[in-house]
Amino acid sequence: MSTAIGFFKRVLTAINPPASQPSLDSKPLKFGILGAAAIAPSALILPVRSHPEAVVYAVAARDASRAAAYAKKHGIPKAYGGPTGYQELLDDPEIDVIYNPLPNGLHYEWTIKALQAGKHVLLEKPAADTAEETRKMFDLAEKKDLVLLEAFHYRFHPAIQRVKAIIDSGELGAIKHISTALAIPAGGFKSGDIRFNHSLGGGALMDMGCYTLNCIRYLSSSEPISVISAEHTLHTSDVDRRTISTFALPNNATASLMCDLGVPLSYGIIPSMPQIGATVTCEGGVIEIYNFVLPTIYHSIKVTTKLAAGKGSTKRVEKVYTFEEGKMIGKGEAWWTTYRYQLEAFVDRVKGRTPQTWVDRDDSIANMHWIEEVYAKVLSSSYLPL
Ligand SMILES: NC(=O)C1=CN([C@@H]2O[C@H](COP(=O)(O)OP(=O)(O)OC[C@H]3O[C@@H](n4cnc5c(N)ncnc54)[C@H](OP(=O)(O)O)[C@@H]3O)[C@@H](O)[C@H]2O)C=CC1
Ligand SMILES: O=C1OC[C@@H](O)[C@H](O)[C@H]1O
Repeated sequence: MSTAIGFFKRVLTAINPPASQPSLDSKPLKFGILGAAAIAPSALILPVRSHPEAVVYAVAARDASRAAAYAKKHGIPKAYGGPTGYQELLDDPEIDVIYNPLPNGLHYEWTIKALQAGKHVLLEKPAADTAEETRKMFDLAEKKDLVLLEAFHYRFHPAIQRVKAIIDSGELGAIKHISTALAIPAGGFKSGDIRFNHSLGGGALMDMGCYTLNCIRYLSSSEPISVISAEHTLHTSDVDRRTISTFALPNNATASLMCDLGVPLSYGIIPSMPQIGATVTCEGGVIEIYNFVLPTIYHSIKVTTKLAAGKGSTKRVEKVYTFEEGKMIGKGEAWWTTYRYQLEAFVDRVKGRTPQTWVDRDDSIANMHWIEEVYAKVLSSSYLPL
């Protein structure tokens, strides 16, 4: 559905989804949220409304009145607050799943505590500060037979899956280069934002670069061989506002990423257009997706296929809001956001069903590994021998 009416219908339903009746056959999972986080309404609270097997049961915040106000605003029955609020949430026997949208630097500590308390965890991206921390979290989840998922929500949407299916079909031939970008104009985040705080795991590569890197690894179905180059534009001496990096991929292919938490305004007044795309150049053509991160609002998939020498090329544009539109199999509605698709998969997994897609432990560990490698490359490139 790609018309203007389709756009309004999709977006309005996405922000005001129809409420589902709780399932009578399967006990709904009770979610608890760690922190009165800005992202939780989009990533969990709204998606839960239309899922018959999920409810948001409790929230915890460091400040009791903040927890209570957040709970009231979002219709959450229980609020935990104060210095012991997070642990009280984890200890609540009613709760099945913890959603962890704390600042990146706290992901590891509180995911380990949640798993120790016997809860499944839906963990915000990036998984942790390091690959080693990520490995430890997944080891514990496996040991305790609990579900742990790094919330790379875009992977659950049919749009990016369609892009991968076209690449994998061989229609465009072998991949030569993948470029991914996520950049927003200056002013999107205030200077006190968690993203600009090194001790909380901030930085453009951690926040946005984790998607661009994940997208390269996903679309290429491979791990990079090496980081060829990496460069930061710093926000402060220990936080990258922007990172660009290039990679060697198997089969002589290459990749590049760019992420930026605040592209400066041109002439001090003109904001840049957000960059939220991926382009895959193959031997026989090019596939470009615009807006792989929030495709429900709008996205386009442009496929250009080279014809025989001297005969030009053919072009087509696809919009894939449902698996059906993408000639794939899976549940969903055009208005389902990436987060709603993700919730479907998460609940399926906890309930012992096979999810349509999954982001597994090796994927999360490898993504953190390459984030670390990019940071290391910047450090080693800045070394100037005397
Ligand atoms: N999937 C997605 O699309 C998105 C994911 N994210 C991810 O979600 C996470 C949270 O992002 P966002 O919601 O924007 O973050 P917020 O700035 O809203 O912070 C989240 C919570 O962190 C808690 N917190 C705990 N300790 C600290 C501290 N020392 N300083 C500041 N906050 C603290 C606060 O909890 P309290 O209420 O207890 O004070 C706050 O509510 C990040 O990991 C981010 O990468 C973010 C945006 C989009
Ligand atoms: O989806 C997103 O877009 C904006 C980012 O800063 C955020 O953390 C990310 O998850």
